[in-house]
Amino acid sequence: MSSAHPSSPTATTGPVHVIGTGLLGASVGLALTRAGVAVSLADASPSQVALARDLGAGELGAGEDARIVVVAVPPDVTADVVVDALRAHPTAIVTDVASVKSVVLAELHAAVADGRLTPDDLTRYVGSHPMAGRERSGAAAADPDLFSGRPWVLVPHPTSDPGGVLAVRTLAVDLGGALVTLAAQEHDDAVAAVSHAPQVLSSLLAARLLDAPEQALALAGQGLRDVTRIAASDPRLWAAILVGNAGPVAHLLGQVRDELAELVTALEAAAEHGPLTPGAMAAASAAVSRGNQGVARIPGKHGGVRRSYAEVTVLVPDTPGSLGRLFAQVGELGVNIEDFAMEHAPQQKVGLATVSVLPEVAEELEAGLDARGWRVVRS
Ligand SMILES: NC(=O)c1ccc[n+]([C@@H]2O[C@H](COP(=O)([O-])OP(=O)(O)OC[C@H]3O[C@@H](n4cnc5c(N)ncnc54)[C@H](O)[C@@H]3O)[C@@H](O)[C@H]2O)c1
Ligand SMILES: O=C(O)C(=O)C[C@]1(C(=O)O)C=C[C@@H](O)C=C1
Repeated sequence: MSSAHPSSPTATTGPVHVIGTGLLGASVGLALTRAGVAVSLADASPSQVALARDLGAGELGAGEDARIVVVAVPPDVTADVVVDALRAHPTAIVTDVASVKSVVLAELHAAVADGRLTPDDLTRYVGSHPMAGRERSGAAAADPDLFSGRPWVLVPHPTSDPGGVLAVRTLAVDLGGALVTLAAQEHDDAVAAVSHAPQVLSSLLAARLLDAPEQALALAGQGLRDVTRIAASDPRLWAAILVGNAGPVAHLLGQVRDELAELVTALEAAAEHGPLTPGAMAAASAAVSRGNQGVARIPGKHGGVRRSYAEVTVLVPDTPGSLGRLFAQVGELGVNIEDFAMEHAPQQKVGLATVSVLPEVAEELEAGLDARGWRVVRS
């Protein structure tokens, strides 16, 4: 598993000032502090900034001597905070991590037009967006390894200062990000497909569970958990993201609506006239097959081509230390865990632990775990 090494060399020249010390800002602060870069922290919420400081993300302060300012506040207030930061730190490079980029850039151009910023000020702004996060908000969920091995999109605008672009590139690399450079609209179209529409669909699907009877919920397995993890995301943050990227998200959801309408029509016909009604199987199969083709296009670990791993599933007692023992013994058998998932059977004192490993070692691992007394589940 990859993680930034605490002692890997750091090229970022601090001090760095982080404004907004929730999940993203505190994670940036933790990673930079661990790498020895001086970090000052500010937030509209005194309790959030105190928590980030207590967790080790940096020191409280206004960042007067900052060379780089990282704005990590919700998208709807990002442009205003960037404007204030460009004015308050007249020699610093200012970047933001908001999930939407065109709307922020448009507001910054408006600030130049109405005199709040000079065109020179704007050259010190370089947009960015780490494609890393989680469904929880706030500093308590922060993680210095959040960005390790994840795409980090740089969104310079036509007048961004090259030195500033280099500084933000360096920061992103120091935090473990894999750099991608896109124009603002290219970025927004891309994240509509890979992040924003998926969030909406996960939320809408999870909302259907509101009316589901308890006995149905008790049957919930990994499939439901896989598609609803992000339904636990913060509604305030996501409402701002969705309206901030309204056009591309509406376009994609319109396409989903049309495909869904076709499938619903076919299934209604099957419900009325029987499963073998002409066209029903074809429509159902096309929906799933097109999904197969789409999911196969998602790049695998470290951004490379998706690789097929073999899965080894083991029954693990729900007791302290069991999982640790399993991991240790997989290591003793000389096998690297490429990925891991845990499924809990409802109301049972066991879980199903699935480790993904290189196909060539799977059989040997199963035999080794058998020999060590684990109950290997073979499908
Ligand atoms: N959550 C994710 O998975 C994720 C991933 C990548 C990028 N982002 C982007 O990062 C940004 C921050 O998201 P987050 O998940 O860290 O949210 P968060 O809610 O955890 O943190 C946001 C912080 O900003 C502070 N804040 C709000 N308005 C402020 C203001 N005007 N001045 C100073 N501080 C202010 C809040 O008090 C809060 O502590 C957002 O723009 C989001 O789009 C989020
Ligand atoms: O993994 C998650 O929980 C996320 O929601 C992360 C995620 C994403 O969709 O990939 C969410 C929003 C961000 O702007 C970037 C990353």
